[in-house]
Amino acid sequence: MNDREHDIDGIEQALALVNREQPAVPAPGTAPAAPPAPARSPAETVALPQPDAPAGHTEADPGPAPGGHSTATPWAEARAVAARTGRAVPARPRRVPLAQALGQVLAEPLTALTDLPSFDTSAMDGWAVAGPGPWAYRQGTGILAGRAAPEPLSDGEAVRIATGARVPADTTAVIRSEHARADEAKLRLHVRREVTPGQDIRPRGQECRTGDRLLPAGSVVTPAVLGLAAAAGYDVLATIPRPTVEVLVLGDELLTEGLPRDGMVRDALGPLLAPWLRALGADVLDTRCLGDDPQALRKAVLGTEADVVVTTGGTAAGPVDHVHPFLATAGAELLVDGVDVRPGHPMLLARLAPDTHLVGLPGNPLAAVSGLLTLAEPLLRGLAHRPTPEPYRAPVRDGIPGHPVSTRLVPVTHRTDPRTGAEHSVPLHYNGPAMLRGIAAADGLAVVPPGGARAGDELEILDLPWAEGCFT
Ligand SMILES: Nc1nc2c(c(=O)[nH]1)N[C@H]1C(S)=C(S)[C@@H](COP(=O)(O)OP(=O)(O)OC[C@H]3O[C@@H](n4cnc5c(N)ncnc54)[C@H](O)[C@@H]3O)O[C@H]1N2
Ligand code: MOO
Repeated sequence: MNDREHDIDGIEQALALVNREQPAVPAPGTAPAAPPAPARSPAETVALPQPDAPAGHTEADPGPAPGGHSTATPWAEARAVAARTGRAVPARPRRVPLAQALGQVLAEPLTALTDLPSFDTSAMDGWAVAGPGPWAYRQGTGILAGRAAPEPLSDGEAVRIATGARVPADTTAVIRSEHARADEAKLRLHVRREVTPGQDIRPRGQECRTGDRLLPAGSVVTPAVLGLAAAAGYDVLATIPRPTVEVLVLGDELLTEGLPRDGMVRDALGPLLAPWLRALGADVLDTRCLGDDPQALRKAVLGTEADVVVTTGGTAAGPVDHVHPFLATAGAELLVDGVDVRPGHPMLLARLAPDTHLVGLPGNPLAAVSGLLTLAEPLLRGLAHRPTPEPYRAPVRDGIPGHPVSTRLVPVTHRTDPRTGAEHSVPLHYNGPAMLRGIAAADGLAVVPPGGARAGDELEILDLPWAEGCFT
């Protein structure tokens, strides 16, 4: 098998129908020690057992609520609460030089400070002419870009002109150099084709007039917006700064390098969260691993300078799950305490101070991703006062089993139906709460309603931010 075939097979392994019967969940401790063998054929892949249910309870059995609380917030409501919470924090707009505005959000509409173009401009290198030809011209370089107003043209006159130069008053057209023939001896200009009045002139104000609204408040400053702002006369922009985030990774069992050993596992969330949060529009101040030390957690959260603290792990009710007890003693207001979503149901959102919030992500890695998209993304969007994007929906190729009462988030990849050419989403295998293999091959997460979806159903898709964002 060559490398390319091997790659395709690797992706196909992650791709699988998830509408097959769910496998029996092995009792704790009886799960096969060896991972599924690599490089199987797609047909074999479909038949693979699906190691995608959290140990201890199945998708059909929601299990006990973490921390003993029973009132989980419905998924859509949790997202709305997070967005509202962010928007309720007053924005702190400031004026920054263009070079510092990238990735921030416009606090005011971008209004043209000038006409664009601000003068009638030649769109081509060639000749500015007045009236019908042939035309008389004078020797010389003619009119160059960046020069002050040239002399008006008289009828029957032509002058050489460069792209971007001001067109003289009374010019009727610009003729591209390759469409004209200059008789050097007689200083006469002849045209090789018909001349249309106004051709190759960009009239003043063609793109906008002074005062025109170019972009609404809330637009993200992209490289293209920086260019437009500069063209429209801006040196500084009023922007809402990117919210700041500090990531606190909890768990004594986590290793930051090397192979898992002695019951310890590699920290998968430290490396994942900072770039993901940046792609969601945050500035990540720091990522720290705190172990399972309640004092360290307390000190770090109460001492944070970030707008948002994101914790991972410790959200459930285990002996070293310190997040709930800490929030209770810190007098934090729990805005969302558990969400009706699989994976990720123990996620939480708390207000620590009027302008400081904490998002508690569950420790299981895909559950943490679920919390990131359910709570952190709308909270950061609200804090940055970015508009809510239109939900994006796509048909799913395969049926997806649902949870009886909770929403499921299932990694999917976008594919083109080879028969019809239509786009559809294909649910990925390895979508269990502790797994990242599916999401690493995914283009998005399908929002599967309670009860599940049938093949062809249109589901909301949460896009992964790398398609639209930068990682810096
Ligand atoms: N009695 C109950 N136990 C659990 C419930 C429940 O409802 N009742 N919910 C389960 C679910 S669902 C989840 S999700 C987890 C959430 O637990 P925590 O947020 O407290 O997370 P931990 O216990 O610290 O870790 C869970 C799991 O994830 C691994 N982990 C943690 N951090 C990382 C990391 N940075 N990188 C990689 N893996 C990580 C950790 O080793 C555990 O295996 O609770 C269930 N329990
Ligand atoms: O199912 Mo938990 O919610 O593993 O995330």
